Amino acid sequence: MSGEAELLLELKHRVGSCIDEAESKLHSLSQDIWSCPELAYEERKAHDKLVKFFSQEDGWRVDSHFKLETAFRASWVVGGREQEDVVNVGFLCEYDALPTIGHACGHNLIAEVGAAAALGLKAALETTKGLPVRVQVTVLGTPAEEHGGGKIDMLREGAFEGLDVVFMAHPSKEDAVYLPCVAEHDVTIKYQGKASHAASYPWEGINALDAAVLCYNNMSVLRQQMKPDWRVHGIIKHGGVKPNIIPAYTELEYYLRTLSCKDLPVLKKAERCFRSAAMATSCEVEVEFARNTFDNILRNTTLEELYQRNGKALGMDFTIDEDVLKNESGSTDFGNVTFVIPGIHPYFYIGSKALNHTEEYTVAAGDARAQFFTLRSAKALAMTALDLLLCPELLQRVKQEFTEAKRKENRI
Ligand SMILES: NCCCC[C@H](NC(=O)CCN)C(=O)O
Repeated sequence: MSGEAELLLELKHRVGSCIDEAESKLHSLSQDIWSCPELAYEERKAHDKLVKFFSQEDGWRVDSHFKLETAFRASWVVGGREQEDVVNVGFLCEYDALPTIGHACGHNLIAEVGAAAALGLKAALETTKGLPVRVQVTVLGTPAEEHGGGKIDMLREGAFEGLDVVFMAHPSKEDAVYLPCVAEHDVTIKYQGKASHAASYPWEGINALDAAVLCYNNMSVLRQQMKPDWRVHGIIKHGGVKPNIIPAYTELEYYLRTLSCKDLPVLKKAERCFRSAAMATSCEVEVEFARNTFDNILRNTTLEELYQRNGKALGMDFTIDEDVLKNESGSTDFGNVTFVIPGIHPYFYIGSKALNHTEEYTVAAGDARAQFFTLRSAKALAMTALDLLLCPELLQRVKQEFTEAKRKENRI
């Protein structure tokens, strides 16, 4: 084995042992976040926990409330000479929860993975003499993945500037280096009608619930004309207050998803469904498109292969089930990040076959059994970062692939 290969192996061991040593404080971090679920943009306690966590670690510069109230940044620099360009490696922490069912997507574990990987990488790098490059390890706390898209806000604010590569990992029911993450746009539809006694003077009323029901049915009819990989799904958030009051106000929320943003003109068709329901019922309608559009994930197979190799060495069992690998796994604001900086968003098993966004998954995300798998994923991410830092040609390859993929998507 060459000297370089030996050093890399030794540093990977150091990543593993540092993360194992920090096991108990990392577990407390994700438990604290899990036991106090907070919604998008309101993750104040999680923000404070993570800021305190990094402030108590040696050497990190911590910026609380970084660009968004509940976002943060922690960074640490090592090696090379002051004036040299820095290779800046980012790990992302998510920590928002879902309404009523808490951490049913396991974002408490995403926060733990980001923190653990950053600690592991730092521990390995600080023992290394003569690093070929100056390195910055950056942790970004990115709020509001489940609603709104905090990473998109942060990209707009320049929070990702200077990063060369970004890593995060998402809990799931299996290990997978990539699952199709699609583009998404959200819409809120509000119908205004007129209340009246539903039995005494129904002719005086304008029924906003009828508009909502027609809207829902129009969208179901539209589904027949959609491509098989498109997804539209909605809920009625307000449907009236009492059967004997003709509903004066109703509200729906729809998520519209397509493989990439190119197909999002489905929005125009959907808008006709929303507006025609208002016309048929004489209601007023307001159609509010969300501020942010979630992009699909731009893949980087160089990063994926490195992560997979490290994951396998740690005992991960990556799924080969084609149904799983081809099936959509929803959307993420990390997609937008991958069009600006090369990155990966692998999925990791947490010791349960429960499905994300269910109460069973909330239980699994808070279970101590998830810890081994969560820390294993963090190790694989930090080891992948080490591969790039010790072999600058690999980082070059990652960047080249990124540029080519963007060109193919006409995004340059
Ligand atoms: N509509 C706001 C975004 C919802 C994002 C959510 N994300 C996940 O489930 C993470 C796994 N990709 C979703 O896809 O519904």
